[in-house]
Amino acid sequence: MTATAPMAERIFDESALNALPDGLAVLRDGIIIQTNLALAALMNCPVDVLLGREFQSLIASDDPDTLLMRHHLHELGGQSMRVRLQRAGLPPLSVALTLRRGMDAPMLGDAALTLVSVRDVSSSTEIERRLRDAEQQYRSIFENAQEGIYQTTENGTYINVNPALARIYGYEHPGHLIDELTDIAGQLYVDPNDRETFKALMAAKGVVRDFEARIRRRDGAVIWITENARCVRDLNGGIRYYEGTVEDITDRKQAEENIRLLAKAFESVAEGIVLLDVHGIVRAVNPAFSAITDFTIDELQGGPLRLVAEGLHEKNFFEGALQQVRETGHWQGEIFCERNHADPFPGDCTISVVRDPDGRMTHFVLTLQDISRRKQDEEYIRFHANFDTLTRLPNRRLVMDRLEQALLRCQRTGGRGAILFLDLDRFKQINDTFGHAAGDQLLRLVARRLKHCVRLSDTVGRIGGDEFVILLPDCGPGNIGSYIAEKVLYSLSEPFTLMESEQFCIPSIGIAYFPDQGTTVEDLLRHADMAMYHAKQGGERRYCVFEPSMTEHLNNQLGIETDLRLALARDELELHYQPKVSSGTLSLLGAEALLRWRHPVHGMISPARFIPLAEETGLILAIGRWVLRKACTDLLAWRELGLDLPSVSVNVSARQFSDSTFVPTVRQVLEQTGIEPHRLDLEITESVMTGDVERAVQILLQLKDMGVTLSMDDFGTGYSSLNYIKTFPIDTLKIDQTFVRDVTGSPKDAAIAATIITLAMNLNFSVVAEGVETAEQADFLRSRGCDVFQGYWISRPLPGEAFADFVRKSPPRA
Ligand SMILES: Nc1nc2c(ncn2[C@@H]2O[C@H](COP(=O)(O)O[C@H]3[C@@H](O)[C@H](n4cnc5c(=O)[nH]c(N)nc54)O[C@@H]3COP(=O)(O)O)[C@@H](O)[C@H]2O)c(=O)[nH]1
Repeated sequence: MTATAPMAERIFDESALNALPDGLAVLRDGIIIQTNLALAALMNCPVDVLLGREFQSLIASDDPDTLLMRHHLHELGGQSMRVRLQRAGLPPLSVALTLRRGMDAPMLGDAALTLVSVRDVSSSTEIERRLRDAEQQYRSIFENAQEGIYQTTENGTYINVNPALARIYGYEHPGHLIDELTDIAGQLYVDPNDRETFKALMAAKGVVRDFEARIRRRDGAVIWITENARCVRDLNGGIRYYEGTVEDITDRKQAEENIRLLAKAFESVAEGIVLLDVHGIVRAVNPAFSAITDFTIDELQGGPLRLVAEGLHEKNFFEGALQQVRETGHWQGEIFCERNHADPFPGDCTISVVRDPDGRMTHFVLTLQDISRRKQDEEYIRFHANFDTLTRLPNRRLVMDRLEQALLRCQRTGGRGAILFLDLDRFKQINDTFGHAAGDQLLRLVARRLKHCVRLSDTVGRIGGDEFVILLPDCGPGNIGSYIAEKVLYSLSEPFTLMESEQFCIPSIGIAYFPDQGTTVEDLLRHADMAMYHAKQGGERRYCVFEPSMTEHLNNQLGIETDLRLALARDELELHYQPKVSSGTLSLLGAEALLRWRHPVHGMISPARFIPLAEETGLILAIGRWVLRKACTDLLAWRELGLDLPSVSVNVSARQFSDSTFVPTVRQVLEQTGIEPHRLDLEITESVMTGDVERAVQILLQLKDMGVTLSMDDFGTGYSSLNYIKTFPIDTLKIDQTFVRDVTGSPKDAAIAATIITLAMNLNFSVVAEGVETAEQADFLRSRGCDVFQGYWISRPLPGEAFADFVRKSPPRA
């Protein structure tokens, strides 16, 4: 078959054309003028159909290159292109066209001709298309991957990176990363050694798996990454490049770190923690819980929780708590917890629910704190806020509170109560003499006795150093206050054993009833205090019920105290002297110096009134020194007047006696006045011996060593043990005037006076009877052997001038 059309030209030998494997067409001005069988076969038509047709018309109209071909065919000499041919009855066919224009192809010999060779490339184009598709898919993955992907050269320079890697490392665009990140070790790795490790792993195995490192992002932030990489080699085994993926694992690392810290906290926290499943079975226990409860972790784990101490809570207490957690998500409370082989302890416990991400309850977490110490502290604080630690009695605060409550109750019910204010006179002396331990012991013993005097519903409190209060919240209409006061006085009159010696304390009690004698706590206490003060003024071991007139009396007392402080400076004190005479001859043996206070407003004030005040305020020390000096200087002055007074007696109070300056003061006065020591007689009372007896004896011995004489005043009224008397270095016993007063009327007083005289004689003491007012008294005393009389029968105490006259007139001594 020829391949030429009727008007065809034969440019090439037909048989040669038909022998060609590829299709071929010769065009003149784009019209096919000669073709071959191969092209006809490709087009699925006879050769004749092709001749005379425009070559462009063979190209499929949806092929983008068709347009190009159509418009620029004449310009495409020497070029190859791929197009699809529109075939008859068959799908378009991909072919490669190669065009050679006549002007470029001398074998055509005509510039208007174009030679088009057509090769079927349909099979190779499919592969390429697939490759292209695959490449696009990979590129899409590369571009959109969340992991960073990279390729680097052998020396680590980035060749290709995806947007994710740029993002991870903090670059806006992959190109920026490639341009800017030139030194991976220096710029990327927080620890450059990581890079070295990475390289070493890669060199050793050609692959690196899950390599974690800290990376410094472009903005300086440090993140954690994990990297997987491998070496890609060519056919000869040479390194072509490296490729790898990078993942930002900062969040995971943080989570891991948090878990690690939580685990550490669980292990090391002081609070006990238990994880329970929803059935209450222990799934995890921390060491603190084990330490608190003394159960080992093995003993606790896997079973129901051993927490609540048996018998100290209601049955099913813990189940109830768990039920509340199920309903509300939380429970908190104090539990008496079980401790292994030990006493239960109070614990502060919380239980909370743990849920999974879907909100399902999966566990309970229980925390436990041992609050024994806190409870003790609270108890300690509560106790110290309300109780006196020494005596364990309610303190002022609690007493005030209870009094307040009692007052309110009485106001409501119309009832009646009483408050007793109690003060211990000898407490300070005992404290000073024996030390604080003895003082404390005395207070404890007093507290114990006081508690035995009242009912449990009453309150005994300590509100100050030696001040106690008894509150009788409901004492009815009678004189229960007085009854209790008497009980207390009786109870405290028994000696106390302190430091292996028997001591006495001297209480005074004031009573105020409420609501009649006060409707406020303050008024009641003040009134009871005033009554106590009044009792003290009346003598030892007394009680007084408050009376309104006491207010005025107290005001007076307060005024006197202020004035007494000024009395010495204002020269308002003076000494009167009362003679002591021989019972046989009535000759003058001495005189007792008795203090007087000539008050500018109140006139002469008795020492019985101001000496206790002076003792209480400590003024007695200065006053005592003045008396001592004045008595000695008066004796010297009389001697200069030719009046011979053998001896002068000076009263020494207990407070004075126990003061460390007393002995040196006596010595100084003797030295400074120059009187012979035996002319000074010191009158002490038995009360100085109820303190530290050994110390008292020491002081008396020091005084004796100086040469002064010592008299025991008011003998018989105190509590001194006869046992001590024999050890005391005294010279004289003075029979108290209370025994002398009725010595002729009362057989008992007579017996006592006689006994004292006999005792004195037997112990080789001289004996003075004081308060001798009558001749009958004198006769009786004389008949019993009393040596010396003192009293109004001889003379009242006389001021200096009058006493000098008395001395002048006295019968001479034998
Ligand atoms: N520490 C000091 N105490 C002193 C001092 N001066 C006195 N006193 C003590 O004061 C108390 C009261 O003394 P006073 O009011 O002076 O009474 C004394 C005499 O006046 C009184 N007396 C003497 N004779 C009689 C009498 O026949 N009848 C009677 N009813 N009273 C009389 O007795 C008091 C003397 O007591 P005494 O001292 O116990 O010998 C009194 O306790 C004084 O001790 C001082 O300077 N320091």
